Amino acid sequence: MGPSDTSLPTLSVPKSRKSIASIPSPKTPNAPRSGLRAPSSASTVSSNGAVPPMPKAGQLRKAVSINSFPKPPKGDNRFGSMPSSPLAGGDKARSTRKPKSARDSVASSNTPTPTPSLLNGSAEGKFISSVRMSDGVISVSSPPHSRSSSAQGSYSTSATTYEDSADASGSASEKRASTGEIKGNVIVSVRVRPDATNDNHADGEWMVDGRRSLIGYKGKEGGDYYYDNVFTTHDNNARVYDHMAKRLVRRVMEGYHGTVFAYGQTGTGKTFSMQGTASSPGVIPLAITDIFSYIRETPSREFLLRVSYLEIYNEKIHDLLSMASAGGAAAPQEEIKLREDSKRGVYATPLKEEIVQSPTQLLRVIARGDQARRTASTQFNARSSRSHAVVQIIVESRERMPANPGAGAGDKRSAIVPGGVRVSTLSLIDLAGSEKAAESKERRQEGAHINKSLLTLGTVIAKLSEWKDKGGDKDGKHLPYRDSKLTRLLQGALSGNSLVSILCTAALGVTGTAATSANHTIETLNTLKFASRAKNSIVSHAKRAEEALGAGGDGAARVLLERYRMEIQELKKELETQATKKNDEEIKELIEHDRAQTAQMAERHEEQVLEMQLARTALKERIDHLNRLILSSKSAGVNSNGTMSALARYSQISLVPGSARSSVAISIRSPLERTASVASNSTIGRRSSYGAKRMSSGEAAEIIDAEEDSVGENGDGMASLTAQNRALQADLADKNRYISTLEKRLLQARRASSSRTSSGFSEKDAEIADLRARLDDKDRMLAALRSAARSRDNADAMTEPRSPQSQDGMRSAHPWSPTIKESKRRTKSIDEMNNMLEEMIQDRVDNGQIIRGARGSVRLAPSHRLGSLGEPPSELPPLRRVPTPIGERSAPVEAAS
Ligand SMILES: Nc1ncnc2c1ncn2[C@@H]1O[C@H](COP(=O)(O)OP(=O)(O)OP(=O)(O)O)[C@@H](O)[C@H]1O
Repeated sequence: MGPSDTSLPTLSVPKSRKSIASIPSPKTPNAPRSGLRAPSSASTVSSNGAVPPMPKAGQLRKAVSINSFPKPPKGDNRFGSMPSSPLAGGDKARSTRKPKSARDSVASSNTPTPTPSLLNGSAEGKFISSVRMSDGVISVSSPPHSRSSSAQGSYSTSATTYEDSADASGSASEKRASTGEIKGNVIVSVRVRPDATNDNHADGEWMVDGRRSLIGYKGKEGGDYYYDNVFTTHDNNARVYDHMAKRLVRRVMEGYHGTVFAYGQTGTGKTFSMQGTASSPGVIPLAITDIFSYIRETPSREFLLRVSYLEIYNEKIHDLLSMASAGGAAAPQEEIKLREDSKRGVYATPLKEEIVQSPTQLLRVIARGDQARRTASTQFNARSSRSHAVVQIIVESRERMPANPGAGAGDKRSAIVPGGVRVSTLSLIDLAGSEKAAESKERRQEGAHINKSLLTLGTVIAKLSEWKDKGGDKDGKHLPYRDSKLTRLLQGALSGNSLVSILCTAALGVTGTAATSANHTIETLNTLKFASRAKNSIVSHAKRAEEALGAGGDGAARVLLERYRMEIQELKKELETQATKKNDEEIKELIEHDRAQTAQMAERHEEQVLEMQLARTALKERIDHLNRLILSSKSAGVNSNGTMSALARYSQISLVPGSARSSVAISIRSPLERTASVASNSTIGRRSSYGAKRMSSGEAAEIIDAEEDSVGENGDGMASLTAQNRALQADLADKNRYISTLEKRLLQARRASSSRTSSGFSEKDAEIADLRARLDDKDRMLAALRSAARSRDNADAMTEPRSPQSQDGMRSAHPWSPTIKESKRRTKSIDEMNNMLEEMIQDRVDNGQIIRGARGSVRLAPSHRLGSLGEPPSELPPLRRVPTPIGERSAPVEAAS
């Protein structure tokens, strides 16, 4: 059966609550006027007559900047005690300014005895007659407390004085709180919003006493209603939050579940109180500020915050964080259902939860959800919420791990493994407003669902009150929680598992007809009755959330903080494993490298050993063989023919193996000495090649011949010729192998040395060419000198006295004339020669190749000496003066021998 869409549900009133029951609800909309005046067009006025401006509809959902929020108070000692409230920290009597608790006040107002009530007109001091709601003047109003002033020390309000548990150490409530359970009633507050218009107020029918937390109605079925807090039209959002939610938020941070919800007729200021505006932030943004302040002020714990945001619209749950924001296409959503579990209680699933790290981030998430929330214009509200909206902030917290587990060995805590995680939930609920008349079908349908769920909520609270009188209904079997999604979701809170603060909003003046006004009054009275019943019915026995320990259990698995811790541990382990693995790999690589090197070395070593063995075997065999030969040589006396004895030769050869052996020994040195070893090898190469050369150059054959001869001579039958031959062949093969090895080495050594000497050759070539040139010069000079000497000798011979024979002969043949002529010719040719030589010598002197001595001698300049090529005598003898005919003599000529 569909919900009724025609009438606003009237809350059932428990019989036992006389005074509440005695407040008559108007049966019909046409009931006699309760005295409420139709709201006038004038604005609501403040105590000084000023009318607080009504925010326009559009103002409501302005983006709220966290910077515009007031800073949370530092000291929390401003709160007084509030007995009987689960949110009260102290056990002291309430402020003297607050005469009674709400409960008492309701009770007292319910007593049939002359209870000061408007109903019976005996309002002895309870009702302040001077209050005139009609003109908006509220004579009893708490002075508006600014948040900043409230931040300074303690202050008391008209409703309650709180005292923070932290500062009331040792108090009874603190002791109780330490047990982890807080018992008491919920906090119920009523907020009266300023009238939009002021032309239809029932003159003097309503009395609002914020100081005494009292609302009185003097109309028909009127009465006095006391609550924990009554906020007048002058109280701002900050004050409302401070008094009805601040402590609860703190408790949530300490590990208790907490629920704050706003209940009231449409357009009475629920959303305004919960969300607020940019200039006057409401409960939600202020709670967020306090949550983060608490985290900042609690360095001993670490926190993780998750947030979800859902709405119940037409009895269906929608995830506001998964929905597309205004304008975007809505993604198809999985149906969200309510489930119950022993640890979590009733919860919606699947629901998106976002982890938030800053107030701004949290506000942004909520603002996104707000955008998706369904609102519509109604008769009483331009932007009416058409759904119940539930913001859930899940707080996970855990004792912070000591930074250095090793430090403070004496401190037990430092040795403790991280403590369990506490999970608590703060539910901030903005209910849709009850609504009687709706114009469109859609609005009517929405209204019907809203009204039905609110009716169920009223019924549950009424029944709670009944069962409380009967001794309780622990299982809640008799309570119709399941009749609506709202009550099902609120089951935990309503059954006392969480701390609850209810804000009921009301508007005392309304525009419209008398009927509308009457209806409005009825609704207002219903709201007040609901608040009274809630105050009396819901008894909280909220326990601090258990700490989920370790990895086991469903609770622990749900706890993100624990999951993250485990994940971090796992990742750390993985990191360590990877690091170890890497180290292992590096070590393996090194080992492999070493192994490869060792293998290489071993291979080389093996080669060398093999080589050495080969050489040794060959040499050994050879020595044996030679020994045999030596013996036979000795016996045969082969030295008699005067040639080099075989022994001598072999001993000469035997030097070679000896040197080879030693060199092989050198070649197996460690790789560190490789350079030296290479040098040694080259030496070996030279030596070996020398040996090999010597052996291969025919001497070996000679030796073999000698051997054969020796063997032949050794006719004593020591070895047969064939055996000798075989031995020699084997020996030859050995030698060949040995020679080839030595040749290889020689080749290597040559290659190495050729690269070293190639550069030196070019220099030497140039030097040789130079020397050759000089030598040529010298030769030419020598030739010239020789020919000059010859000419001189001839000349000398001619000047010597002739033999008588020759003189005679000359004289007889020719007298002086022909001889003189020839002499002259010769002298001339000598002079020419001398001149030529002189020129040549002068030329050399000029070039600096020759130095002329003091006595006319010449010698080569030191830089032009030929050195090893065979220099001419350093000093040439001075040229002898050649006798020339008088008058033809020229300069003396040097001559060299
Ligand atoms: N205490 C207040 N001071 C000033 N303006 C207020 C106050 N309370 C409500 N208003 C204004 O009244 C109008 C309606 O308020 P609001 O939307 O909060 O009502 P509501 O109870 O949430 O209505 P609904 O149930 O239809 O969503 C808004 O324009 C809001 O700004």
